[in-house]
Amino acid sequence: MAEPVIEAEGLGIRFSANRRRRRGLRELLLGARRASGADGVFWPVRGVSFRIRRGECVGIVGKNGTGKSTLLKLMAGVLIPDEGRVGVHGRVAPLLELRAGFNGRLTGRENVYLVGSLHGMSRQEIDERFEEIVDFAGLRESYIDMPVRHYSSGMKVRLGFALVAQLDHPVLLVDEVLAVGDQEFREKCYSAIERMLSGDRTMVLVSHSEADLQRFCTRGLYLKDGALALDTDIHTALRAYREDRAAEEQERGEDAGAPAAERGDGGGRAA
Ligand SMILES: Nc1ncnc2c1ncn2[C@@H]1O[C@H](COP(=O)(O)OP(=O)(O)OP(=O)(O)O)[C@@H](O)[C@H]1O
Repeated sequence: MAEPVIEAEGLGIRFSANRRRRRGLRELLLGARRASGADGVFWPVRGVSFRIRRGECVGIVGKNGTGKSTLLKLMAGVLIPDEGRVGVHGRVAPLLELRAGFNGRLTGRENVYLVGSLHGMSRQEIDERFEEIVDFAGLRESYIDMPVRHYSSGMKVRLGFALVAQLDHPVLLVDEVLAVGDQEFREKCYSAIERMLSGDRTMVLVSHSEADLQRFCTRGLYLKDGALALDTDIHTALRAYREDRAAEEQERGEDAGAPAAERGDGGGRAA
C-alpha cells in the first residue's frame, strides 16, 4: 500500500470571532450562527484525524462556514494548529487564495519571479516557463510589465493559477479555484489539473461543485461543524451531505410553518 502523504491527528484550531475586523456580509452572517464562547472563541476545526496516501484525490464536502478552507490551510501550513498535528510529506502546490500572494506594487513579471522562487522554482525554470505562464493566464503583453494593483481580480487569479500549475510538487491543495474565470479559462484549469494528476500526485480539493468533486476525487471527507462526520468514497460523502441539507431545509420549513406559540419564540398572546 502507498505510504501516507498527509496525516492529521486530533487536528484543531481556534479562532476569535472578533479577530477579523473586515468580514464580508456573508461571513458575518455565517459567523453569527456559529457557536462560540462568551469570549468569542470558537473551533472551526477540531478533533480531525485522517491519512491520505500517495496518488489519492480527496474531496472535502460540507456546507458554508464548516471549516473546509481552514482545514486546507492547516494542511498547507498557512495556519498553525492549536491542537493535534498535521504532517505533509513532500512539497505543496497550493491553489488557494491565488490573488493573495502577489505584491500590488510589483509588476506581473516581477511577481512571477518572486512568487515562483518562493515556491522553490529556480530562475532558470521560471525563464523557461515564463511565456507559457503568461500565455495560460491570457494576459495581454502590455499588462505583464504593469504593477499588479492595476490588474482585475480575475487577471490576478489567472496569473496565480498559471504559475502554480507549473509547479512539479507532489501535493496539490485546491480551494474552489475551479469556479473562477470564464468557461474557456475553466476548461484550461481542468486540463491543467488533469495533467498535474497524471503523475501520481496527491490532491485535496475543496469545492461546492458536485461535478468537480466527482470528476477528480475518489474519496470524500464530509465536514460537519468542524468535525469529520464521514471519511468514505466521494459518492457516499456527497449523498450524506445532500441528505443532511434536505433534512435541514425540511426542518426549517416546518419551523416556519408552525404556529408561533409552538415554536416557543414568545410570539403568543400575553395573558
Ligand atoms: N481568520 C479568521 N478569523 C476568524 N474567523 C475565521 C477566520 N477564517 C475563517 N473564519 C471563520 O471560521 C469558520 C470556518 O471558515 P472556513 O472558511 O474554513 O469555512 P468553509 O467551510 O471553507 O466555508 P465556505 O464553504 O463558505 O468557503 C467560518 O465561520 C469563518 O467565518
